[in-house]
Amino acid sequence: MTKLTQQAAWAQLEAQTKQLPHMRALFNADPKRFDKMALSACGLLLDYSKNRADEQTLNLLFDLAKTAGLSEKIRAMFNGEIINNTEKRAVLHTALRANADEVILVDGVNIVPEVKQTQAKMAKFVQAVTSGKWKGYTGKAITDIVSIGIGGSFLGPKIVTQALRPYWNPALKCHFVANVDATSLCEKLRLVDPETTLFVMSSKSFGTQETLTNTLSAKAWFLENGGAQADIAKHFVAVTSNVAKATEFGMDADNIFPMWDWVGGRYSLWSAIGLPIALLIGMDNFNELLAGAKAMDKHFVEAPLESNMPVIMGLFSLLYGNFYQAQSHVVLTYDHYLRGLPAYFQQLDMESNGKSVTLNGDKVDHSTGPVIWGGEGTNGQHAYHQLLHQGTALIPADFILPLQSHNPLGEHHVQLASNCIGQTQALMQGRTFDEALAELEGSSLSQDEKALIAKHKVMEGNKPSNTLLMNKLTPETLGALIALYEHRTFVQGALWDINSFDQWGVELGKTLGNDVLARLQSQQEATALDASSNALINLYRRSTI
Ligand SMILES: O=P(O)(O)OC[C@H]1O[C@H](O)[C@H](O)[C@@H](O)[C@@H]1O
Repeated sequence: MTKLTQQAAWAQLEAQTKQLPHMRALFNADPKRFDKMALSACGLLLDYSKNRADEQTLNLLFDLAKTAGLSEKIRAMFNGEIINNTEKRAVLHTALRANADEVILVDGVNIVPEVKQTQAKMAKFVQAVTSGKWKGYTGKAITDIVSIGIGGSFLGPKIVTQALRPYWNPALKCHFVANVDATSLCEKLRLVDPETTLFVMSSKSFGTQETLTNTLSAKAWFLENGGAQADIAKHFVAVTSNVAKATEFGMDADNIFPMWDWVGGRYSLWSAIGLPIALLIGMDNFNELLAGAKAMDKHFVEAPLESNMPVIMGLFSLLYGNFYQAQSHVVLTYDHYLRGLPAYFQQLDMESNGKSVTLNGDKVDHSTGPVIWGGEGTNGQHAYHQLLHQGTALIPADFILPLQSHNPLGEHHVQLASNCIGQTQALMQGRTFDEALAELEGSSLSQDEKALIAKHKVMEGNKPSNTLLMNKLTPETLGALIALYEHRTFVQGALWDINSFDQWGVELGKTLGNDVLARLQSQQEATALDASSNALINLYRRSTI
């Protein structure tokens, strides 16, 4: 297959992007631009008209996708082909959202029945805990969940639970512990009572240092505060693909919820890793979350590239990274419940597409995944939006806004919406020197002063953004939204021909961390490493600078 950068569409895009008019002009020239560049699917509306693109740009991007075999690559993922070539694994988080009658084969075995069995086990467990049938060691019902996990075994459940706060069972609270810093665990343990607390330990590998250490300390706390060894099974459950290791660790076999190596950590909230979500919002709502994601899967597989939401979003991100040297992408959620989503998309995208060799190991000759960051609107408008408007870097933005609030109160929501839409408008149109000068008309400043201030007020505009609307934030719309970003990440990785599903950089950090741990705990001075690492280790060993 021809390299991406050697495709005809690549060279044409390079030329075309240089002569594309300012977005203001594009809007002025075509009053129907929104109608042509907005799309609805799965309860979401994507307005992509405020992007640096005309019809020709879009056609070239779709050409690029076709020549890169995007549709075939999408099918390969859904069919369970071994697309994670370095770990020799299928990539089937989509199977977690499958209908019971679907057949998805891994090594010749249909995996859907296993998925459904685990969901049935989750449903039974959720019912037992939330009905009060599941009792702690003194006969009381569970009131608090402490979820212990890190990376993909943490952020998905945390962010989704936070986003779906209006759907919580009022009798339950959930606390998330990820960091190996004991402060994280200790602060949470101060809030809970061992008699009524259930620990959910989530680790796909059952080998992650932070999670094992936190679980051992939680277990010790439980035993020191009234619980006995025989009570452990009433208070500790595990989610893992390494059932043998969990059993060896002392987890009761009935309390282990399986997952599989064909689910990547950062794609795993749909599996039993989502148990804390299901406990808080109930299994029916958890199923709605899956249904929303399933609807987006169907759209991604079936819609033509030209009206395919994840494809369009992925292509725009590629456009800005590869043709406008954009190095970051900001996600701005205009909903307090969605305040954690930028961090979730950051993990999803940066761990997936932070790669620099193609599938066959060649160094890429173009940029790959950008830095993903963001926060909740309107807060950022009073801080970092300054750089979006007037900084030198081009930072494409996604604005996410539910049209109805879960907390309608006076004019709050209409003000929130006005800020969201106003920001997209300001980024797109900017402010010319003449407009800035006209705004200063009538002030007491001299002409020279006016001209100076006007120069500082100029905003180039032409800053791209997508706006995503939904009627209301529900489990279903959230499921569709998260699956949209999963597939958007896939589209970029597929076009760049990189493996979006391994994470060797993260693995190296783990290995070196273990080596340093041994040196920190050693009686001997560290001398074998570089001068900086030796010195830092020795200072830590002495416990003083
Ligand atoms: O679920 P675990 O096996 O404990 O792994 C937790 C996390 O560990 C690593 O850092 C991986 O890079 C993540 O993708 C993973 O989610």
